[in-house]
Amino acid sequence: MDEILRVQQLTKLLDGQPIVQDVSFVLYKGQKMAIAGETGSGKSSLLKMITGYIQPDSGQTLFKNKRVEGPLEKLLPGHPGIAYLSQYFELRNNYTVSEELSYTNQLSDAEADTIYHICQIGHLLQRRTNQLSGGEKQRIALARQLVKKPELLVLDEPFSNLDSIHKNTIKNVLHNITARLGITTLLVSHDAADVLSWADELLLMKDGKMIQQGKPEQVYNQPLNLYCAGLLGAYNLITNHNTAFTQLQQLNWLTGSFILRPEYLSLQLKNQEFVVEGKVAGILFLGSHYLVQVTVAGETLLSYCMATDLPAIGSVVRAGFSSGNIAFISE
Ligand SMILES: Nc1ncnc2c1ncn2[C@@H]1O[C@H](COP(=O)(O)OP(=O)(O)OP(=O)(O)O)[C@@H](O)[C@H]1O
Repeated sequence: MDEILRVQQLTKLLDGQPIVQDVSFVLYKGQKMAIAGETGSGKSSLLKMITGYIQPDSGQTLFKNKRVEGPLEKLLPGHPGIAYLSQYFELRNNYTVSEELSYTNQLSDAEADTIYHICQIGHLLQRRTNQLSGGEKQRIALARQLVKKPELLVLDEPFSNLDSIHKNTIKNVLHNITARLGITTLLVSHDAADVLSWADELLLMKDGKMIQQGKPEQVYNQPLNLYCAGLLGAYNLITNHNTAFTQLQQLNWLTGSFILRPEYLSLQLKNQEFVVEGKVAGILFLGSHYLVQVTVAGETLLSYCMATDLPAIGSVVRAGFSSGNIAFISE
């Protein structure tokens, strides 16, 4: 695979304290990479350094083997070939969408039509920029970046403030940008759940540091610690001191803490290695499935259930799991 971006030990200080610290990774041509992390973990600052909008205090970014210059080194910040869409983009007022796009367009009519089709904005071209919904504005701002013919698209929180229908539309648009246009994409999101289905590589940040990198499935199933586990969804934490499991003699091999995702704690017992008995204390409706809270020896365990398998509140159930589905974590 061809390398397009190499981030090397990027660091940014604010009042002497690092807000981004020693971040390094490589992005390959055609990749869909997502960076997720809690609010304030340094994601936006990292993106701005990568795209040349803020000056790193140390480290550098190589785009196609050439160093990206910071705003202190050139008149107009930014880097040709990299299109950056900020979380706080603005469209110019009192222009039609078509006029707004023609301002940055470097494509033939046919190529531009393809972008409008992919971004699902063909029907909006004659509208004024103040006559658009948030989701429509988002897709137009994205098209405005794409008509610059970038090789790398960098997006800050493209899903924020969108309802689930518009989120899915944007996810489709982003998928097609890679599949049909071959543009490499790097995006950040505070909600990792939003990028699990889209990204082919996921990086997690905390306190300015990159703490885990891998395929979304791998990071979801084998999170490094509780922070990484929690960013990607609900979990049960099982420790030596967890009274729910002290009755399990087989768990003597347990030397550390591990997590078990609720979908792997099954109330439909089929060949699970470890089984405990408990009482259903609560049931939460989550749309496609339910979250069942099972009390075992004073501890609450979480299990996902489909509507067809739902136990009654107060009923006694047996909950089981297999060692292949647990993930040991560092504290
Ligand atoms: N211009 C600034 N002035 C003061 N503090 C800043 C500035 N920019 C960022 N920070 C601080 O740097 C840290 C990282 O901010 P950053 O916006 O990069 O995080 P983030 O992960 O993108 O957050 P969010 O998900 O809320 O956008 C935060 O503690 C923030 O308060």
